Amino acid sequence: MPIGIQSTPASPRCHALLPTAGSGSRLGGDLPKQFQMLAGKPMLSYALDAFNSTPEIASIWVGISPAFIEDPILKSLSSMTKPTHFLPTGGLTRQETVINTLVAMLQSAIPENDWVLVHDAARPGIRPALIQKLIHSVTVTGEGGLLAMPLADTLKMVETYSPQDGSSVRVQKTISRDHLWQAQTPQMFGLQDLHDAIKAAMLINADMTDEASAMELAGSKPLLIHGETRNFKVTHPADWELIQTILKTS
Ligand SMILES: Nc1ccn([C@@H]2O[C@H](COP(=O)(O)OP(=O)(O)OP(=O)(O)O)[C@@H](O)[C@H]2O)c(=O)n1
Ligand SMILES: C[C@](O)(CO)[C@H](O)COP(=O)(O)O
Repeated sequence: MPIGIQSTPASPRCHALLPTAGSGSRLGGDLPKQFQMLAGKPMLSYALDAFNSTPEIASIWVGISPAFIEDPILKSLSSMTKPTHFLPTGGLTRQETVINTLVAMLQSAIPENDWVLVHDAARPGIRPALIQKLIHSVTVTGEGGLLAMPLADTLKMVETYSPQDGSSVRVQKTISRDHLWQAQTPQMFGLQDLHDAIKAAMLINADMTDEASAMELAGSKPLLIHGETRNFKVTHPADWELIQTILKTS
């Protein structure tokens, strides 16, 4: 390169990763919940459409169970204008789906310092403005982060736990809710950093129910960015009714 001319490294881009290989057993139904029709389209379409409509997102990667990769339902999803990859990277757990999909992204030559936003297909209430708020906060600081909500209810630790018989559940103690937030998604981290953190956490069988927990184990302190109530995870039948009403009226 001639003296005096310096190449400027391209700024890291943002990519969405949607783990979409769950079975939806708590919701029930003939199909996994992400493929069931919710207010006129499959639940997965809402998250896909939100990322597709977010200008900062360069590409979308969807981790599907191998059993569903040829399913016509995937072809029926709304047309995407961004590069969107449906991959048979679904695993037995959410974190397996995430790590398999991260590996596929790295193998596809996505630069290792690009950002990845991992978002549950089971959170159809996500909106482009909220995705942009997370991207803005994370890129300004250069640190990874996630959407989350401060807890509003009083928390009880129970001394007996018998889900079949609620009457036998008693309070052991009340836990202060100060400093307690509920994690939502998207969760946004550097691609290679997140890959390495999840691999390391898996090696020690760490209890890891989200991406941030893997990054915390690796020594990071992810930023918390205020999410929205409507971005809850659709888990039980009552959640389905609630999100259906919200989506029909917004
Ligand atoms: N092996 C798995 C398990 C979950 N997920 C995804 O992770 C997100 C959050 O999972 P959750 O809804 O809690 O799990 P499900 O397995 O779908 O539901 P359940 O636990 O009720 O069976 C969902 O987008 C789900 O598809 C995944 O990609 N791979
Ligand atoms: C990632 C997550 O949505 C953050 O709240 C949540 O932990 C996923 O829960 P799961 O039931 O373990 O899939």
